[in-house]
Amino acid sequence: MDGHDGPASRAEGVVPRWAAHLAGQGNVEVGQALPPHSPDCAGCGPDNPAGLHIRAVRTASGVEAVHSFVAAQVGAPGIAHGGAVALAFDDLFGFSLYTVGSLAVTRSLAIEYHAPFRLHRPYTFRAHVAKREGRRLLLHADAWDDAGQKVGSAEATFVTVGPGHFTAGTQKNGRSQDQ
Ligand SMILES: CCCCCCCCCC(=O)SCCNC(=O)CCNC(=O)[C@H](O)C(C)(C)COP(=O)(O)OP(=O)(O)OC[C@H]1O[C@@H](n2cnc3c(N)ncnc32)[C@H](O)[C@@H]1OP(=O)(O)O
Repeated sequence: MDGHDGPASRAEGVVPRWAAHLAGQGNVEVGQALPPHSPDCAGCGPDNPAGLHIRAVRTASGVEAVHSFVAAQVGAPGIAHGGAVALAFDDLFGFSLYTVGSLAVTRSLAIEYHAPFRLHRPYTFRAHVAKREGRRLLLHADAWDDAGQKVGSAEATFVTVGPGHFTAGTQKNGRSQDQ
């Protein structure tokens, strides 16, 4: 790292690009792939060798991703770690921000594990913003296996922030004008 590649520096590059993507969310058509939150995002970043590499598309009501967990995400033998599943849900919620055009971050996340997520099986995750209350976005997601059984559900509260939230030391929580 040479001092120009630290977290704050990388955030300065990534956040405006992401904010622009969000602002143009009306241009993202149903079925179109959505850009990752950052190249190194643990959920969807293509450059993160330890990441899940989730690829999400926009749907009529929210976002969707088909994802298979691999050995790097194992917990009990043959079963994805619950934290890895939570990461997948949280990342899908991050993609849901496209449908409302707001920068926001996870404040709370609750997962229901109805059945094990087995490695190397495709799971379909769908997420949407259920409600907006001021700065609070209330989100819901479900995941199904390839036999159509629902194996997981999640609820989250996201809170909107300004771009400064992602740049360390700029301002407390980076509140934006619309908050
Ligand atoms: C460019 C990249 C974009 C990335 C997109 C997302 C990527 C994937 C998702 C993530 O991984 S995000 C990373 C994990 N999350 C964090 O690091 C967030 C850490 N928490 C914070 O930074 C602050 O707590 C936060 C900015 C979320 C809120 O702090 P604030 O001081 O700005 O707000 P405050 O605590 O006053 O709460 C704001 C509102 O939310 C409400 N609230 C807070 N927690 C709540 C809760 N748990 N349930 C319901 N409402 C809640 C709170 O009552 C209040 O309502 P009102 O505006 O009506 O007064």
